[in-house]
Amino acid sequence: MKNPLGSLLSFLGLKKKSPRSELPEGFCSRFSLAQIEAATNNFHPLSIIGKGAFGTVYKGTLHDGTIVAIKRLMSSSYGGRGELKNEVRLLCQLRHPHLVSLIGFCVEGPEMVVVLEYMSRGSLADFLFGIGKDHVPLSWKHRLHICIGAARGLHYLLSGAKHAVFHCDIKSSKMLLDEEWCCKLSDFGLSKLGPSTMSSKALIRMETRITGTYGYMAPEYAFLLFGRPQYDSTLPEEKQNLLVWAMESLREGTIHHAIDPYLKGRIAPECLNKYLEIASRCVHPKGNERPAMGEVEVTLELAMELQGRADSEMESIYPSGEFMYEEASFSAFIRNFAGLDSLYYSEFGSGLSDSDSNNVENELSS
Ligand SMILES: Nc1ncnc2c1ncn2[C@@H]1O[C@H](COP(=O)(O)OP(=O)(O)OP(=O)(O)O)[C@@H](O)[C@H]1O
Repeated sequence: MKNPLGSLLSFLGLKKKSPRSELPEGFCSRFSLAQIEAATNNFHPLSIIGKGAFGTVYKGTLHDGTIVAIKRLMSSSYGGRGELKNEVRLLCQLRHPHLVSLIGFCVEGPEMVVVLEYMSRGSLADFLFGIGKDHVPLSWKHRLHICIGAARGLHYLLSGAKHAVFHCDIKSSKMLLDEEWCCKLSDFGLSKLGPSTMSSKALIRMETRITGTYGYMAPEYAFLLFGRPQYDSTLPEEKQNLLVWAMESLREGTIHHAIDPYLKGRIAPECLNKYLEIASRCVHPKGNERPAMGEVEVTLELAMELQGRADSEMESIYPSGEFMYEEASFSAFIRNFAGLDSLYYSEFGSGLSDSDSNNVENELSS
């Protein structure tokens, strides 16, 4: 039986580490290779549920019947070993309903394996781009529910844990869905810890600078509404970059043509206004003009409430449930916002000026 205090001390770097204590036993289970092989039927190809750059993911069943996802590092992946260890070290300290839970790990000889909570509906990317076996178009409410879950997970990472955690690789393939369509963030191999206290403005600037992502997961919000990837080279040039095209369509009042056809007539105008308002603020070219993650979360929840209220009103008029919403006329805020020079949005840089970057450096070193 491991001593949890010893594990905690060595994990925090306060105790000399032996090679075996490189990973934080005591915070999660350490499995033997035999247990992992038994769980995956010897890594049977039929147990494979996905593949990433660093290895293969299997569906497995532990001896107590728990169904889990088992991520096995490819033996040739040296960089992946560091990432998987980073993921274990970070995930074992984080617990939240919108983060995929770490169950344990196995390090034996060349084998390195991470055991994670199983997310039965796979990734959001699988769904949006029709990769999943049982692909069905997602309803607007499901999509909003997913956005809210992702926003809650990110909000927790940035301000709910002792140190801010910068995921650094947020995209739809890292957003996994459980049976109830609850969205949980996964894959913390590239994540970085920030200082323990940071203002929300500094967090926004830091997130942008460290991750290089443009407006948190704004492209993912756009995916959900438009049902297409951020870049699509098969489309005419003016439509290839989703954010540029969306801003242009908003400015010209033609956004309804850009929305995923499956969603046409199903989004209440007041809900769409709220959603576009927050999504467009998230992609503001200046990092310090973007909303804090808490505000994103609350605004998406409000959008969901507006949709719910509008649906109830419509259902009282059309009990059969067969109704279509009129096209939204957009609020002055959105029209003005989209009126910004859309060329801004073709520059997917950090959005930080030199003085912004210096401020962030100062904040981190203080
Ligand atoms: N916990 C899980 N539950 C269910 N399926 C999972 C789980 N983790 C990963 N998967 C599946 O395995 C696939 C590969 O996951 P993985 O994290 O290895 O790579 P990725 O995020 O798709 O890509 P990369 O790591 O190369 O950027 C995912 O897209 C998903 O379909």
